Amino acid sequence: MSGKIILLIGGSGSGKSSLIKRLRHEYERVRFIPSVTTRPKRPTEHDGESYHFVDVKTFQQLIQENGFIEYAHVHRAWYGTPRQAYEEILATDGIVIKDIDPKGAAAFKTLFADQVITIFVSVPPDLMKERLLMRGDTPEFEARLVDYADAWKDRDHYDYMIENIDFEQAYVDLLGIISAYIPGQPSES
Ligand SMILES: Nc1ncnc2c1ncn2[C@@H]1O[C@H](COP(=O)(O)OP(=O)(O)OP(=O)(O)O)[C@@H](O)[C@H]1O
Ligand SMILES: Nc1nc2c(ncn2[C@@H]2O[C@H](COP(=O)(O)O)[C@@H](O)[C@H]2O)c(=O)[nH]1
Repeated sequence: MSGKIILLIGGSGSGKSSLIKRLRHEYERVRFIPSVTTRPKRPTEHDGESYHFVDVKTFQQLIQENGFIEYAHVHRAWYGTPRQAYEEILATDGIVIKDIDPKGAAAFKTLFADQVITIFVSVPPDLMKERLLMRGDTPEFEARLVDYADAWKDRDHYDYMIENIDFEQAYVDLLGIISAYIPGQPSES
């Protein structure tokens, strides 16, 4: 296998999904495979775009069928990386980006070693709070702040770190790290 996996780790609201969205828009060769989750869908989300939304029974069945590369309980729900779609990309020289919790990132490193590049996205806690409230994450808000405090302690475990205060700067920093792995030019759209 020769593909690359870029993993973004960091607090809820640090901007991982927004960075991924911008990158996918500009570089069509960068693939994103939606994870499977038992979390309730947000009003702005559509099934199959950011995630495949399933109930706990379906998630358990996928575990039984060895359908995940890794899975973890994060905040208050289950999240899993679909095995088949990833293995197809990695068998070629494809590049895939995803956001993931620290346990998931560790599992990827164990399984795929040098194919994996880990990037910690940091955010000052006051901005994180502001962004989560704006997104409407009120019920699970505290759990997400505690999880970020834990993730922050292990920030040195990752290959790179970027700070997302100014979004444009964070995006430029992300590109600076990964552009060497992206084949071809940005898409024209
Ligand atoms: N630099 C920024 N300045 C202002 N708002 C931002 C910035 N980056 C992201 N946001 C906003 O913050 C909110 C959370 O961002 P996003 O969903 O990308 O975070 P995330 O790290 O993927 O969170 P989660 O891990 O919970 O999925 C979104 O509404 C997004 O538009
Ligand atoms: N271990 C995994 N963690 C994942 C996966 N997909 C997303 N995540 C992480 O879960 C939280 C919550 O995300 P949200 O979209 O519900 O706010 C975040 O830290 C993600 O990075 C996965 O497949 N495996």
